[in-house]
Amino acid sequence: MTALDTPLLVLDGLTVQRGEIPLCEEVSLNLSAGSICHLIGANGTGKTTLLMQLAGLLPVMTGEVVYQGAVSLPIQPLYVSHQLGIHPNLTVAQNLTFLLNLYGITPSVTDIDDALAWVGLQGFETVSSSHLSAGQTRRITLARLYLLTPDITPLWLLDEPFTALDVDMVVRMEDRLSDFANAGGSILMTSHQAVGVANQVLDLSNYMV
Ligand SMILES: Nc1ncnc2c1ncn2[C@@H]1O[C@H](COP(=O)(O)OP(=O)(O)OP(=O)(O)O)[C@@H](O)[C@H]1O
Repeated sequence: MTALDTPLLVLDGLTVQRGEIPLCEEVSLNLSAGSICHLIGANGTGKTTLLMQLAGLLPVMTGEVVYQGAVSLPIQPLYVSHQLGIHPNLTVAQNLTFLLNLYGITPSVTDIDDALAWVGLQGFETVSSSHLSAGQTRRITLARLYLLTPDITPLWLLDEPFTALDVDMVVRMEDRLSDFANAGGSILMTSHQAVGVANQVLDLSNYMV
């Protein structure tokens, strides 16, 4: 097996767990370069919990997470929470800059302009984030995807990235997810709507306790 064949992320016998309460058991998954995996399951199954465990925000008590061939957590993926993490006292450009700084990127003015234009927020750079609609606020959090490549963050964990987006923006997002996967990235994402670009599905309903 070559390095390229090594799965980016392997979950083996993982328990999805909130505190002492197991939600799903024996969850297994192989994500390789180019995988876009749609994480599905009814409300409350544990989808967000699993993403938070992989992001290192909740502990993994049982099972193994192998990332890039090594047993290691936290794995420092890109994690886009459905709780947006946008500071209302910062401008749109300041919030995006902060989100990129988290991944070691110091964006130029052109980077910020291009990323905001990609999500349709051109002209909003100096607007207070508290003045935006729900969909516009979500677009700030997604604008960072425009600048993040597999070299920087090979794994994207996206929790309901399409919520509150209009149809055009969903299409643009799907194109970006495809481009990222074609460039060698992997994505594990939740969505209560169909994800046309997904090439894998993990249904947590099959693992409920
Ligand atoms: N902050 C919390 N504190 C304690 N328990 C929680 C918390 N958030 C969720 N839970 C519990 O964990 C379980 C899994 O929640 P989680 O958010 O992972 O589900 P989900 O599959 O993402 O649901 P949804 O589709 O509604 O977003 C829920 O049944 C809920 O009772």
